[in-house]
Amino acid sequence: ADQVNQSYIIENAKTGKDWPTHGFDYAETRFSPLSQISADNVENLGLAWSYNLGSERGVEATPLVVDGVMYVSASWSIVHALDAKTGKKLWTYDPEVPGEAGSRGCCDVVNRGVAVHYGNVYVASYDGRLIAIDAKTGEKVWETNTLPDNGMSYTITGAPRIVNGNVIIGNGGAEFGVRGYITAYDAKTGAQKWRWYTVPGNPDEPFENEAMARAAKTWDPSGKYWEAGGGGTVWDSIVFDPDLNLLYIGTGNGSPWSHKKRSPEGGDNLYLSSIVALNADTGEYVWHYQATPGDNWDYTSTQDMILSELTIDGERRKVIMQAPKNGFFFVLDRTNGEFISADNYVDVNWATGYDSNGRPIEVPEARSMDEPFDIVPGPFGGHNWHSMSFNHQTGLAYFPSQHIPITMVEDPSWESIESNEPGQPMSGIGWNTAFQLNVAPPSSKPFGRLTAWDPVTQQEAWRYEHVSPWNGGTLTTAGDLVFQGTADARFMAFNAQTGDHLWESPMGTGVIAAPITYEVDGTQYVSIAAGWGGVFGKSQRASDLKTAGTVYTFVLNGDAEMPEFTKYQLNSLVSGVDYNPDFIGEGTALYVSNCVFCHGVPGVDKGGNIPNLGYSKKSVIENLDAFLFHGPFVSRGMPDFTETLNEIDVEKIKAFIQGTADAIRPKSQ
Ligand SMILES: O=C(O)c1cc(C(=O)O)c2c(n1)C(=O)C(=O)c1cc(C(=O)O)[nH]c1-2
Ligand SMILES: [Ca+2]
Repeated sequence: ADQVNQSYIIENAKTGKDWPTHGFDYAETRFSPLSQISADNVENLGLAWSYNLGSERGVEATPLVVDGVMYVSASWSIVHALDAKTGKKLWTYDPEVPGEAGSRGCCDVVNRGVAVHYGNVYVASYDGRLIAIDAKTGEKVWETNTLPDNGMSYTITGAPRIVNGNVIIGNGGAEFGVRGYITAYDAKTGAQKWRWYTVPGNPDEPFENEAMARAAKTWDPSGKYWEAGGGGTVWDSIVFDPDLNLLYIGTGNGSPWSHKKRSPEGGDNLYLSSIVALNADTGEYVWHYQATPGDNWDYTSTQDMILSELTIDGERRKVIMQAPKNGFFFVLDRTNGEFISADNYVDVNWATGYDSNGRPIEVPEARSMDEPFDIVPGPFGGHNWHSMSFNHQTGLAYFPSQHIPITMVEDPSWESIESNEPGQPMSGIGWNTAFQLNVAPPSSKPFGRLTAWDPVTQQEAWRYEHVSPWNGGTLTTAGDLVFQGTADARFMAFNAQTGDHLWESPMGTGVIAAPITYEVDGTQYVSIAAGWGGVFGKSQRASDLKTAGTVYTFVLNGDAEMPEFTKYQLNSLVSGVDYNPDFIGEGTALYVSNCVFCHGVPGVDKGGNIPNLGYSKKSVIENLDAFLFHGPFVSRGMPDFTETLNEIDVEKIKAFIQGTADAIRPKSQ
């Protein structure tokens, strides 16, 4: 890895031998020119080796491969270096993220991968540290804390990128009242070079720069937006254009989600849900495009961005493409941020389209503060972080699209930003869901599909319907192939032009990460890091398999044996716990604000990586206090409720769990 630098990454894009950066090349196309494995012979693909990552939570990493060595991260930000030909372990590096940090993030203790530069491997840990590791030995070279010392719930799940000798990293936490920013650190020393905030701070203090002063005019100060952080976290996509020396960042949702609670008098709330172009050396603002003005639904624009050149109306344009959560596919001119086109890639009900200035034409009901609204796409997004690829040979972008129904209802108990203690993580997001308030459940239907999208015509070229939402990211190759793992534990290959399903292999769990391909000693390999999880996988699943996180690597005519797969054990509904039926109402509210996000709805959801309490053993529910107060799972990411719940609260939660199980148990049981 000693020789990996900017020109190495640019040269490698021509051969495809290595996979040296998150999205394969600087344009983040995830298109490999390798063609030894092709639509004609992919049916002969077999396992070359597998490697047990030893993790039980979500695996979201795109592995990197340089000179026959693979660097891949698993949950809890643990990095593994493997021989890419044999799967033999070279070293592992564990940043020892404290278990308590697990409950500081919204969406599982995941990590989307590492960066490699001049002999170092860089990982950002869940608890907010950026760490340089010696690529040969796995020893730490330097470490720096990227978080402010204000106790706010920042976490890092994204992969760092290396740009002009700096390591670039953002963070997450917009569900907890943080102010988003992105920082550049010297790759050699870890010294901070620049930091750019995505949303304005307190207007009584000087703004950091002109861009913040302009942004502040789009926020209503009567909402005291800065006390709830504002949000706009850069928790995933960061792309660099070496020719224009621009760094493109995707920004996240508002904090709190509810627009009226942040900005009672309205306003676009820059730079939420936007693509922002920064000067790559200084971090100065250059241009922005806001896909969802006044975000109200967790419509992040943090999804993958891909750079390419497209011929549009007879003109060759340098474009940036993105399919953010809000359901529309965007094509922009990346030299200046000019809006070229947008069309919906899934059904949407919050807007009917975009006008020629690139503003959404909204449906007013979507912002109702009185009526519940079954928002489509839901807050999980029409497309989430799962990686998109773009094949210039077919002219198509490939990404997992989906719908996960959620009806949103105003949260009347979330009165004002002032009611949140300053400096404390925000409690709640300003909305409830239908389940929480006993209103009609959403009528929209869930789905998950692989979408092949033509960005020039803004039309779907083909689709493949999966059995569930929350499928893996994609890889496309010059062999006319698209590879994707699925929620129901398969790894599949499709014809890139037609969408014909050509090959598949079973996996030991549902897959959410994206595959890669590389070449060692003249042989092409395809690799995928499988491990069910992420925000949807915490409480739900589409497969009965729960094998530990595993890297599977395939080769033509490979005949290695699959590791043994393990299954979830689903007990029967809990029964016989004594409870006071008068407690069920208050127990519902307590369960909803403290438990539902990870454990799901008792007896309704099956449980994902985190057990559904409706299927617990009787003794577990009877002794719930032992799990809630200084419990055994704090070291595995479960919050300690000692400060937030009392003994009576626990009795109420028990009543809700047992009461719900009793209510849904079939009469015969
Ligand atoms: O607003 C944020 O700061 C933030 C952070 C993250 C994250 O860091 O993983 C996610 C989200 N939001 C989010 O909205 C979301 O749907 C999501 C899914 C996942 C995941 O890894 O499965 N992370 C996140
Ligand atoms: Ca979010």
